[in-house]
Amino acid sequence: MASSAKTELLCKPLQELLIAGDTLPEKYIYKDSDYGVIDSSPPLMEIPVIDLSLLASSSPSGEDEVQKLKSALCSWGCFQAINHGMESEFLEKLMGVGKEFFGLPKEEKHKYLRAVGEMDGYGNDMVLSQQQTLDWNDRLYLTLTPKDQQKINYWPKNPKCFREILHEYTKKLQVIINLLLKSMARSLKLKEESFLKQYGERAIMQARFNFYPPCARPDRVLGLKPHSDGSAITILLQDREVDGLQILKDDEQWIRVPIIPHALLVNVGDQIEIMSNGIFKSPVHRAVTNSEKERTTLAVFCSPEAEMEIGPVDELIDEKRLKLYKNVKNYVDSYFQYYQQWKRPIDAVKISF
Ligand SMILES: O=C(O)CCC(=O)C(=O)O
Ligand SMILES: [Fe+2]
Repeated sequence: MASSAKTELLCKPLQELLIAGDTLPEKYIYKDSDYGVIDSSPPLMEIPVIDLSLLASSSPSGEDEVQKLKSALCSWGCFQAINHGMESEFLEKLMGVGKEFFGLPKEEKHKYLRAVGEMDGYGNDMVLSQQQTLDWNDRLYLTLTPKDQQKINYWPKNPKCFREILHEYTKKLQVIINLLLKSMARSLKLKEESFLKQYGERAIMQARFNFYPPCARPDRVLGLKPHSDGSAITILLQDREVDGLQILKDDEQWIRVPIIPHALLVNVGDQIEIMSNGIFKSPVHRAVTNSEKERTTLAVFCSPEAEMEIGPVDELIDEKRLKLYKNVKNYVDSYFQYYQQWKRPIDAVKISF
């Protein structure tokens, strides 16, 4: 989610390694010491569904929905957002341009290849050590906001409408994020602006198109290692046909997240866990692969503006609920170093008593 201070080792996109040979590249195989066998099909469980059109209304059913939101974020840290105001055709088109991009010839995709030490661009996992087990995933990473931080040269010109549709999605998501941050504050009986104030005017939005090729041994690789997001809020558009996202429920059981076509999967990231003084949970999740079908998803990470100091909201701290997290700045800067070591950066800002 941000550039790494450590030196990065070069590695080809996974798509190219797979063309080069049929065997499973060693670097991607999980050692038992890492993780053990990966269960790619644990139980499928419904997760809460929230109607965003109700959240926006001041009617009694709006208030009920706000309470449902609170309960979803306290127990799951995520929910499926429906009635979000985006047409299904629009979302189809958006996912369509993402899929089309990964399907382009290598030479075309190489025009957007991520440079060493950078985040934006097409490529694979950032490799920080020879020992690192790699994720079975290629991605196209693009900064969406603030606008002056966009690296437009990495935005594909092919498919033709890629840039336009991603700009449009950004604008629509900004409205949704605003609504969510206000509703989250309302649900905790805080002033509506409580979280927005810490989010700032120049919030950072980063898109990550994830492409997971099929894998002959889904029990030996992970699409994405277990992690919680370093964002404030993440909005995930899932593949409409192929599942693969799993959430660690109550710190003990992996469950499969069902697909609701055209719903947005919203999850709290670490920074809202911090701002809410631990009331809202930033869920640990991972992505698994399967042996038959490729899978494409689009995650947008929404984080407070750079240099904004964030911390637990004052009204959520008292003698019964002590301040659980330190105030921090640039939280996402160290994210990847923790991620690659299977650690959670949020543990480093917890206050121990
Ligand atoms: O692709 C998915 O299902 C999950 C993506 C994700 O967790 C991420 O990009 O941080
Ligand atoms: Fe994630």
